[in-house]
Amino acid sequence: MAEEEPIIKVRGLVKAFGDHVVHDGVDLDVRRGEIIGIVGGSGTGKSVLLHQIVGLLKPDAGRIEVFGESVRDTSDEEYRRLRRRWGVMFQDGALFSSLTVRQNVEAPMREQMNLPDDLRETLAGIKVRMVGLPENAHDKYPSDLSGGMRKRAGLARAISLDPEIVFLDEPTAGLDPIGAADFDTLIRELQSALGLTVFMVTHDLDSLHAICDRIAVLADKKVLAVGTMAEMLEIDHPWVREYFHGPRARAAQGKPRPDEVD
Ligand SMILES: Nc1ncnc2c1ncn2[C@@H]1O[C@H](COP(=O)(O)OP(=O)(O)OP(=O)(O)O)[C@@H](O)[C@H]1O
Repeated sequence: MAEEEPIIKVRGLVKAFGDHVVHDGVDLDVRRGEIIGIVGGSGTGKSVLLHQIVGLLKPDAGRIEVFGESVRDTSDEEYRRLRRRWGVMFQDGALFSSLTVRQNVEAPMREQMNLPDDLRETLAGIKVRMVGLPENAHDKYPSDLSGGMRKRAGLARAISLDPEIVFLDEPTAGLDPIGAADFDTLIRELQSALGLTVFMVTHDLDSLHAICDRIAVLADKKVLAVGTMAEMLEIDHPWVREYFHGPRARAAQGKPRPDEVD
């Protein structure tokens, strides 16, 4: 059987800021329904790659297709249609501080859908419940929430339009290990329940072990390798070796995956 077209296809991506070249020939395929973790040293351009894929930054050269369509060479109307099919959770949650959690989740719906107020509120409430936030959090402002709850609110907003792809920029950064593990479990559960594809920039080795189907390594301005954790352990490259074989990696290897826990 022919292999399914990748849901995200990046070819020959080049991106520089002034004379600082961040990407020089990045290629990447993301498969529908997978959780792919994007790793790499600090400043290797993981967030810049995410921002280019979702059309917030313009590449200098190369091509990016999502759902088989170019993100760049397209009309505003077509880009808006594409954008409705993915959700993004930025590094700090990027919630509107003047809106409550539910209003934050309603914001993309207001922008993109023409719904009666009560239906929109009900739908937003469902999303907030789906990410495990308690009833009393719905009408709170972001500043009244813990870091973990803010992340959940950011995730609720990312899924507000029933996307096919969710982009997560360091979702577990800043969480304590238990909070991070809970968040990993939530991502896996939502991915499986909603059939999502998850593109996740992360530094978190526990997340890579626990929930990622494949890992892509950014190094030397390119995607150096893509594969399973077992495949990463075989790669002979200084950064990859240090990252995947270091003491933190050994600690992460000993932990069970969420689907292995009763
Ligand atoms: N708008 C911008 N203008 C100039 N330089 C930028 C801009 N955005 C990113 N950069 C630079 O591009 C490089 C890659 O940034 P990026 O944030 O993608 O790294 P990263 O791999 O996500 O790093 P980290 O793991 O530290 O978050 C960095 O050197 C950063 O300073």
